[in-house]
Amino acid sequence: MTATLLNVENLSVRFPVKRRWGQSTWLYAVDDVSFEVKRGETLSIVGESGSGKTTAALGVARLVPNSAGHVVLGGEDFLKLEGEDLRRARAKIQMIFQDPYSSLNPRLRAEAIVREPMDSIGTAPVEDRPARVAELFEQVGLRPEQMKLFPHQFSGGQRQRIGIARALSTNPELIICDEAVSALDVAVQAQILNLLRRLQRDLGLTYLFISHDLGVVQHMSDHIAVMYMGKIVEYADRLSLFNDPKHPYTKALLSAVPSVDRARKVERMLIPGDPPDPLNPPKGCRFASRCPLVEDACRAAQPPLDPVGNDHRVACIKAS
Ligand SMILES: Nc1ncnc2c1ncn2[C@@H]1O[C@H](COP(=O)(O)OP(=O)(O)OP(=O)(O)O)[C@@H](O)[C@H]1O
Repeated sequence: MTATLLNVENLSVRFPVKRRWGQSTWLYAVDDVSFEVKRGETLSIVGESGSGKTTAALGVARLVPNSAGHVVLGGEDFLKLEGEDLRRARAKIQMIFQDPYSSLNPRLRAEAIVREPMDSIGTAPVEDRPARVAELFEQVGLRPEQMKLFPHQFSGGQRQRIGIARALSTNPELIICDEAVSALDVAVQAQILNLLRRLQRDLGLTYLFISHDLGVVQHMSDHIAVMYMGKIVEYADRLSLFNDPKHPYTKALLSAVPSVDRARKVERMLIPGDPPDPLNPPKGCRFASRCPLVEDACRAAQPPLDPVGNDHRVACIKAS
């Protein structure tokens, strides 16, 4: 059995928000979420816009304040580390961002962008860093002479390759890909996804893959967590999730993907209405107001994420 690399337990992330009349309150973008990622595998987090995917990723990478819970990587709780221990642990978790246009410093040459995490975290002796940068360029399919260029001299796909080389520079164990191909056109998406898979195989990387695109997720994942309003509503291995979804929200999400539709011959379901106000979430199931199967008990209490099979958990009292 594959060992767990990342164990996220009861992670919550909240943002302070101003209400009318100057009062402030908290918005729980991620609310008591737990999941694990096995070494060498990809866990994807999917869900509609605003479900909390990016905030969960930033919480795991410790890039947002006001997080609570545990992010245990290789036995250490990343959220509890300080000082030198934190700096050392930062090398193990790197992130690739959505927008290859805004995530690279336009004033730095590509080689400096790729080298920067090594300099700030202190991985690799100083004299070895230029050779390491050259090696990383080759690994991501860029030419050595491109090291001297600035970000605006690259295409979107090439920029994302620089972002990947930068993320690899500290020899991380976990890479968080936040909508890493969403800003690219379809042909370039496929190239970058293939590169990510090859690097995973060659370097034994573990990915936490954030995406709203189920076609991409189907291609990349070993396991999938479905988020709705800050909660995980279903977690399963890829085949179970796509072939035997249990949560009404997952079923609706899958039916909205044309390619998945064709394969599974399901009728397209529309999700009626909008999600509830995130500042005032309902007491019971958060999907209740939009669910075709809702009954009184759904509104009374939040359903726990219970096992429904091997490696398959669902938070729904009506799940079948
Ligand atoms: N800095 C912030 N301040 C206040 N609220 C925020 C902040 N960032 C996110 N939120 C809120 O947190 C919730 C989750 O947002 P998040 O961006 O994590 O969702 P998402 O699933 O990644 O959506 P998208 O795909 O659109 O990025 C949303 O209600 C959003 O409005």
